[in-house]
Amino acid sequence: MIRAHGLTKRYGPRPTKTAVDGLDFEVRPGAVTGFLGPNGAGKSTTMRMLLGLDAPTAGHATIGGRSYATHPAPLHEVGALLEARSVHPGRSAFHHLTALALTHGIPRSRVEEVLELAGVREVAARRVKGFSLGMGQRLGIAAALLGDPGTLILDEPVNGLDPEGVLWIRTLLKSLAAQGRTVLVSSHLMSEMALTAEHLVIIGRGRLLADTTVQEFVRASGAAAVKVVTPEPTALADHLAAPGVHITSDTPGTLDIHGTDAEHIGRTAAAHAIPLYELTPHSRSLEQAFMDLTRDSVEYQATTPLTGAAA
Ligand SMILES: Nc1ncnc2c1ncn2[C@@H]1O[C@H](COP(=O)(O)OP(=O)(O)OP(=O)(O)O)[C@@H](O)[C@H]1O
Repeated sequence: MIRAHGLTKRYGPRPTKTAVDGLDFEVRPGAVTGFLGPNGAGKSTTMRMLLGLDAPTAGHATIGGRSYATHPAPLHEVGALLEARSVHPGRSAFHHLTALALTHGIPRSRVEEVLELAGVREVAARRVKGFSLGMGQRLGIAAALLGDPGTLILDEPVNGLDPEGVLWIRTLLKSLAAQGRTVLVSSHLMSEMALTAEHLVIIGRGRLLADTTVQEFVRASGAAAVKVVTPEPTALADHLAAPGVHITSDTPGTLDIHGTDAEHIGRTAAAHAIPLYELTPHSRSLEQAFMDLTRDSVEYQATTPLTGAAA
């Protein structure tokens, strides 16, 4: 369990910049918790304070009931991946992990295990300076897993990963949480977190904006609209009519259905032998809901349109 109590960080002499502003939240074991917010929201600063790398101006944070610094064997308790890489560029991945393992009393066999787990076994002998961003991320995750920790704190682990890497990390994080670990993972991508996390902590300008389940966020955002293309739109709409179900149509033969899910629509259509040419849940509005929630706290906004630059 991770706990933040009134966690606050101000930078600079004067004027001071409040990066994190009185944050209170808990991260429970057994589920992936997504830590979301726009650029500059304070995610990295918060994670650094959880890990004792930045001293809070006010408030405090605990992991497993005590501050990170007071854990006798932190690598066995907490695995972390932060944005800044702290790997000696001349070392190979294998040497980096072995050095880390030896200084923490971790057997060499565990190095082999995490190299395999993170998909970097093939490149283990290569110097880290030749690594792509994605390979660097995988190595960072391998290092985080080295001590088989009960808590993982990962800052933007998806950064630089290709689609296969993104799928790999999604599966890995879910399985680590399913083993009963506490997993906190930051991202600025709502769509990715919706697929990976069960719980969300959303911040903007250092303040807590939402602390909720993904299911509740999806429900509240009205993201459950489903697009249906059918030659019998009227009949389908009649069969689906129920309190809370709202159906609109912009194009003949196409329905946008709110208030029920694709499974129910598919079953209803099948039960009445209504052909469906398309059945697509919309997820765009989820990103939109996140943007709506964080709009007032976006720090870096484009001031000029990005289109038409080639004219
Ligand atoms: N060492 C520092 N000195 C001064 N200001 C800082 C420092 N570190 C961070 N900040 C400021 O604190 C705010 C929060 O930054 P932080 O990196 O924690 O946000 P973030 O949510 O992780 O952003 P991103 O998604 O862009 O990584 C930003 O305005 C940033 O400019």
